Amino acid sequence: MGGVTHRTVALLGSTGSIGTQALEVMAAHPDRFSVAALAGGGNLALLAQQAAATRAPVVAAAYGDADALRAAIADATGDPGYRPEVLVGHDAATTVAGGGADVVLNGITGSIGLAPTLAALAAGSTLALANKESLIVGGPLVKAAARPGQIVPVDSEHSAIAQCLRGGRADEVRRLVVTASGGPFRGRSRAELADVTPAQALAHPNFSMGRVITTNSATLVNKGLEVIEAHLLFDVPFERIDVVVHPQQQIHSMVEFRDGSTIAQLGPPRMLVPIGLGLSWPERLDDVDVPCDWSRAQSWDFHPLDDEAFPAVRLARQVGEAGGTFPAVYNAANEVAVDAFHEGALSFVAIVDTVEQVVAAHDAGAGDASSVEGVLAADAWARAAARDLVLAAR
Ligand SMILES: NC(=O)C1=CN([C@@H]2O[C@H](COP(=O)(O)OP(=O)(O)OC[C@H]3O[C@@H](n4cnc5c(N)ncnc54)[C@H](OP(=O)(O)O)[C@@H]3O)[C@@H](O)[C@H]2O)C=CC1
Ligand SMILES: CC(=O)[C@@H](O)[C@H](O)COP(=O)(O)O
Ligand SMILES: [Mn+2]
Repeated sequence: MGGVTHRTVALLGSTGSIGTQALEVMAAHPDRFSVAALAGGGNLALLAQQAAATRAPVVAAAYGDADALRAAIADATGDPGYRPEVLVGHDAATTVAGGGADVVLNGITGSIGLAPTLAALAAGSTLALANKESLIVGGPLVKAAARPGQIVPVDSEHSAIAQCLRGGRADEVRRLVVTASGGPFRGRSRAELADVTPAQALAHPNFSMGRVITTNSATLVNKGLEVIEAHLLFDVPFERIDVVVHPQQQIHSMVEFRDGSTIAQLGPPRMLVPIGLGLSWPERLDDVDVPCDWSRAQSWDFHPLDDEAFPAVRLARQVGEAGGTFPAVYNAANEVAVDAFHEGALSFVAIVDTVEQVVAAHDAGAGDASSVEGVLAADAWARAAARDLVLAAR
């Protein structure tokens, strides 16, 4: 047994892929965790069930009606003695994030996660960060708001790198090697991507995740975001962060050291361990997942990235190097383009083409990355620019 003390957890995005798996991990370790608050989006039925199961003292939703949520919770629990505080509205997750839980797990999708990330850091909570977008768009602002060690990465690649670096020294690191599945369209040329459908893009080879990240895995935008995330979390320059395609995703990422040694972190392609570590860091919980089965013959493959068919990582490196509001623009344009692709208004390859055009149109001098308002203004500008391109493509 590890020496993890009991922690209260505020779970943002509790009804999503990360959120529901976090509740599984917590339910398996009831002596280690209790739910301080749940925050969801619009799935009030699932949120009410989660509230009833965890007896969360605070339950928040971004959309819907507070009375409807209270009624759903009453239905789900059947116990009139359980009457949680209910919050509904755009800022509800941010209020929850700032509530002072020991750990805030941010499992919201998109740059709307920025305000909750900053609220959790300001409240002094440990931030278990799945919502990579908030770090990428907030960049130096988010880093400046965090004390050393306050952000614990939940993204599997970054959890892997953090595990490889445990007890190590930053000056021993030569390179980070971020692994990528390559997505469902791995091996296709750009021409062969022309007609792919949203349903095909959502068929991730290994992980069951939310719609945006799954689409981003197919375009490789997810890997682009993860290169910027790695740069920000581990202070390694972009030219020393590599991406390698590893379709089996058993190696979650690696760190190469200056003496030529490489440490890799391995495990089945599931999120339970990164989530468990996010909640319990620096301790490990017992039996969070099953390890790799070495009694079974298996082959693991590695391929270079095809930047011609999948230019998203190359573009992410450019916006990461440019800094300022460029990463926020890249992310916001992508969020709009992904929605448009699922609405049938953009082709698959036009997602990254749109991002590239919006980035190219962004005026470096116009963006102010030193304030939340400046970042949000760049985000809003990029969304409007991307929407104009989507309309022009119809
Ligand atoms: N899923 C995974 O395995 C991984 C995910 N990540 C990252 O984790 C984050 C979450 O991903 P994932 O769980 O897949 O996404 P999902 O789409 O499955 O879940 C998103 C969650 O956010 C909630 N939500 C939406 N809007 C708001 C809002 N305004 N306030 C509060 N909650 C809101 C949704 O609620 P509702 O459904 O009720 O509307 C849902 O609970 C993303 O940043 C992703 O990149 C990183 C690595 C792996
Ligand atoms: C599980 C996780 O961390 C996802 O971000 C995953 O990495 C997606 O894999 P690819 O983006 O490599 O397809
Ligand atoms: Mn990842």
